[in-house]
Amino acid sequence: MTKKEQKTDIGLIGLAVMGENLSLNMADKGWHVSVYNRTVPGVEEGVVERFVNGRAKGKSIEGYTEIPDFVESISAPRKIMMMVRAGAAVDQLMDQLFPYLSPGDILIDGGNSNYEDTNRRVALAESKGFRFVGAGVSGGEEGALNGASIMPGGSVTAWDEVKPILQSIAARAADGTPCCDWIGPAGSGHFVKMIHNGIEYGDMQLIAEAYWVMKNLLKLDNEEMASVFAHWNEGKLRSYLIEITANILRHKDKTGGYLIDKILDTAGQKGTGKWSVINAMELGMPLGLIATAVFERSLSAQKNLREAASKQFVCQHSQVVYNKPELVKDIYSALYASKLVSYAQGFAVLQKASESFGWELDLASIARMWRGGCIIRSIFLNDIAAAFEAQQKPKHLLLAPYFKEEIQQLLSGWKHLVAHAMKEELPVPAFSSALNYFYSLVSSKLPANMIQAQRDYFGAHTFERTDELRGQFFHENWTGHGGDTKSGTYNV
Ligand SMILES: NC(=O)C1=CN([C@@H]2O[C@H](COP(=O)(O)OP(=O)(O)OC[C@H]3O[C@@H](n4cnc5c(N)ncnc54)[C@H](OP(=O)(O)O)[C@@H]3O)[C@@H](O)[C@H]2O)C=CC1
Ligand SMILES: O=C(CO)[C@H](O)[C@H](O)COP(=O)(O)O
Repeated sequence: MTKKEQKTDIGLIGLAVMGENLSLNMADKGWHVSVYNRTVPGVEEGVVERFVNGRAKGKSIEGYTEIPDFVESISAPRKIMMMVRAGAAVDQLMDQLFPYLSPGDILIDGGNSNYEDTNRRVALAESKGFRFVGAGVSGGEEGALNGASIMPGGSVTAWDEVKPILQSIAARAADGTPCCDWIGPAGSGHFVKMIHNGIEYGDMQLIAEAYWVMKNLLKLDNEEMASVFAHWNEGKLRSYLIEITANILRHKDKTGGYLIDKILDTAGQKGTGKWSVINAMELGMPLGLIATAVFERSLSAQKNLREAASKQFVCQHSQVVYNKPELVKDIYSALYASKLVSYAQGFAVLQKASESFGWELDLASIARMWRGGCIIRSIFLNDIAAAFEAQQKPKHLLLAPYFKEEIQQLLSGWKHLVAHAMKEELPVPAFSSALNYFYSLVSSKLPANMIQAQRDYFGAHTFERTDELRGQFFHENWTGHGGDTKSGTYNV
């Protein structure tokens, strides 16, 4: 590849769907970009050449196939963004890049890396005199090209230098704010992106359940369902995922049939939903709706088992003729209320992570960053940002005055829909998980006294008493032949 006299503004590694489009986006915003992709003989050849002579032709993009030439082409302090498969590839690339970097150079990992890897990589890069930014990027192919939501965190001194480029390629919310701002230290940017993706899983499961109830109980056809989603997209549920659901339902393939009806019902997953749940568990935080969404994808993938089971237990749907507008209203209530629960759970995990790791996350700013560009973009993120910005910070998002009122309006339709779907033997796991969470949340008393009694009965794990001060732990000799020795009292 050609070496140019003038150094470029930024380097980008990894010319798959995200990397190609991000580099085109950068070039369109006036940045001079160097791009690199590995060459694997016989497997991955000519990627750079095809790109620079194809989509990048005539743009201020230079292609490189050797790391030393690529690094050399970028002006110092260098900014190098990696858009490669998360995991070992990032470590391998860092090892290849380190020998050619100069002190102060900045590596940006825009992939869906695990935040713990980013914690480690920030420390490693800084120990060598470099800087490292873990920047979650959301928006898929279109966002990468036209404006993504970008969540950068890591070496704080890098922010001033990467900010002009990252904010220029970010989407803008309706009020003109770029959907990219500094998140915090270490792996906080990737943690926030992980929870974004977890919420994405939840939204998708909820929309899928709404679709399933309309299809199976109301017997709406694809065009009718598309109209319902398109109508919802004009109101409080306005969001990218609702919008594309309407488009998907209307889409016909080249045979003239609806494609949605030909897609196998087994969902894939690349890990960020699962990590969200694992990390919520580590932090001791309930994230039931996202967990349900992850497990439903896993269950969907057990297609053979489900087919066998469906022959042994036949679910009974009644032949009731429904009042369609009424039930559609209930589905709306279940979808909107469950979505509120999901975001409340997700933001509570962010709050807890912020406190546990000392990140000082600005939850309102995160909500604002998600209003444009990303997959979960929606207008109700404005209401979430407003709730976190209020003078009186809510203890929990659902207790913020606006959301409390919304839930009060939605509750009747939501519980009716869940109860009805259960009676009709139709699975609505995320709607019901959200409803159960809500009822538990608003119960000042739960049956955990029984769990504590059982733990103490069989393992002397102790309990607190309602008639004593909090923080004192007691053990009962339940059987008369147990001892007084207690197990340690701690929570993991
Ligand atoms: N697709 C999407 O919608 C989104 C993806 N992301 C994240 O962005 C990143 C890029 O995603 P995407 O564009 O979808 O493509 P992939 O996740 O499929 O990543 C492919 C890229 O990684 C490169 N790569 C893989 N292994 C190595 C290695 N060992 N050394 C160097 N390069 C390697 C590939 O090079 P080669 O061509 O040689 O195989 C290719 O350029 C991922 O982390 C992904 O999770 C983030 C947001 C949205
Ligand atoms: O990061 C993204 C969007 O924000 C990706 O689209 C994400 O990888 C999709 O996740 P999965 O493949 O697990 O459904």
